[in-house]
Amino acid sequence: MNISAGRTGLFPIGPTDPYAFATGSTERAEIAAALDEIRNTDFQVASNIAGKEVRTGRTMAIQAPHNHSQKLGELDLAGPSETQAAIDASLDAARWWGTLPWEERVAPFLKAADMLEHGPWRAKLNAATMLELSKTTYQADIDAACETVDFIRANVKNMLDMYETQPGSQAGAWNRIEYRPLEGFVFAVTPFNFTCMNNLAFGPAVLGNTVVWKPAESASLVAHLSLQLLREAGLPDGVINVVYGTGGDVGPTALGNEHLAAVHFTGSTGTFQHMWQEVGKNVGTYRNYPRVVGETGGKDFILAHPSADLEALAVACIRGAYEFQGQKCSAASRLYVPRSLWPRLKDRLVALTEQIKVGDPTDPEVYVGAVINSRQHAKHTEILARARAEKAVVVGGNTDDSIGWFVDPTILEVTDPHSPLITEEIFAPVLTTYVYEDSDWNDVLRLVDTSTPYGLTGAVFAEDRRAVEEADAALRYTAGNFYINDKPTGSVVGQQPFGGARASGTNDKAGTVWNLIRFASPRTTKENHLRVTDYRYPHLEK
Ligand SMILES: NC(=O)c1ccc[n+]([C@@H]2O[C@H](COP(=O)([O-])OP(=O)(O)OC[C@H]3O[C@@H](n4cnc5c(N)ncnc54)[C@H](O)[C@@H]3O)[C@@H](O)[C@H]2O)c1
Ligand SMILES: N[C@@H](CCC=O)C(=O)O
Repeated sequence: MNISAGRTGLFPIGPTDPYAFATGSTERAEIAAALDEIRNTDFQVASNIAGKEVRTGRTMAIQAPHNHSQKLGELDLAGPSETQAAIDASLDAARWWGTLPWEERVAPFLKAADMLEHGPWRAKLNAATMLELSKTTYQADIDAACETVDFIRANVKNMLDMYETQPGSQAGAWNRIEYRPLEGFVFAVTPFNFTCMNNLAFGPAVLGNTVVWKPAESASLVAHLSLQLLREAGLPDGVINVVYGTGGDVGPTALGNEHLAAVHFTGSTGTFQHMWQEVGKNVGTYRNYPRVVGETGGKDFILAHPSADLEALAVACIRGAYEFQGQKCSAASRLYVPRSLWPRLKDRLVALTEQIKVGDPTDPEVYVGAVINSRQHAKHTEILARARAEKAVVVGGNTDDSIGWFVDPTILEVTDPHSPLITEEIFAPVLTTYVYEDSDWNDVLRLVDTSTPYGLTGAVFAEDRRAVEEADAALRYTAGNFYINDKPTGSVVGQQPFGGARASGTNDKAGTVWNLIRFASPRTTKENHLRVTDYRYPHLEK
């Protein structure tokens, strides 16, 4: 039983520092070599069920978004019968994985974290992330290496903290709580934009759950390598079973299975709502009520007060909106600026945007790579055509798909604060501005709060403390991650627990004990130490 397991104190739990990748550094040379290795490998990625590769022969190309003629390999697509096999493998492994002493379960995870932080795996997973997701070296290192490592170690620490949380006991009895894994399998569904979303499968498994993991098709190579790392570190077969396939091919079988214990999802709001509806329709057929945990979309804001530091504000807009092509759920995508600041801020944003190099992110000079696939690119192209027609473009506004799926870093300005350009998630390097009258500060607070359905991240820029306080109070539910004088992106595991409410998710905060507990089914045991021999209440006792 996992009770009051105590702490090991043996592993570091602070955030992992990203490398600087300075010219001439060892890490720069290692990443160059790893990029070559990945480019020269023809990856044949297939579902992994009970430790065995399973193929259907239905394939799609794995492409580099910034150079779509560059094939990294092929992805074999699973369907309903492979999904069923993955469920069966998970249920088989559940019989023994969750009963192992916790030390045995966490050992492969902690080993994988060390192998990733300190060994050749760091350059390898970073390079795959750069090529498959089109991230710059720095963005890839923060995501694939640092966050994956930090999530793994945080899960272990959080699990031990949870085990230590025990009920009180009075003399005569001993009460205890066992944090059982859920009964059944966890269905982990991950988006394309972060390699470290492997945490959605890893976290529940640390706790003793077994998992069917469905990664996004556009992030299949990084998922494949994440699992390979864990298997090399000793993860037994069957604990995490990966099925690559479309949502339509995999989702209904998993969501319709009576042993579904939890959905652990990150992705768009629409997909999550659909999955929740499916779970709702099937209620009554499940053995347990499935836990539904999901982090979803955002329309994240930067709100500038007239007292804002203009240069800090401009840099936050650029980094918040353009890093990784704006494809972070936390990306700054709506900006509210007072009229008194806008002319100077606009000039600065235009100047900075024009300096930005767009292209192949393996070139160290490049700041903005390509968006993930042709479908997203077509959507962005249509949105920007509309913006051009509405004369909303301040800078940028074009797209090009001749070599890669590129979208210009773009600043838009709208006069209607309810325009879809400033209320709907775009997921591209596009920041839409609304200029308010300085005297309308209170109105703009209400507007920021009410004009989108989301509640993920947001930032206020103000030097005036009263304004900070007013924004803090008025926007209490507008962001699950609220920033003061900082960009709304770049949360660090264990430092800024991440997640939002409203249409942005269930706000269970990835990397915390609050998330982990959703994948535990506590059992209370009372053990009586005294013999009770009389049924009567004390006032009737002779
Ligand atoms: N809040 C957060 O923490 C967070 C983090 C990262 C990304 N996101 C959000 O993710 C989105 C971008 O990712 P995406 O484009 O990969 O999202 P998406 O919703 O298109 O896909 C997410 C995953 O769901 C799968 N899926 C789709 N339909 C399904 C179905 N019927 N059954 C089962 N699985 C199904 C997809 O194949 C993919 O694996 C953005 O909206 C972004 O804001 C949120
Ligand atoms: N943790 C990341 C967001 C993940 C969503 O895509 C950030 O805070 O920028």
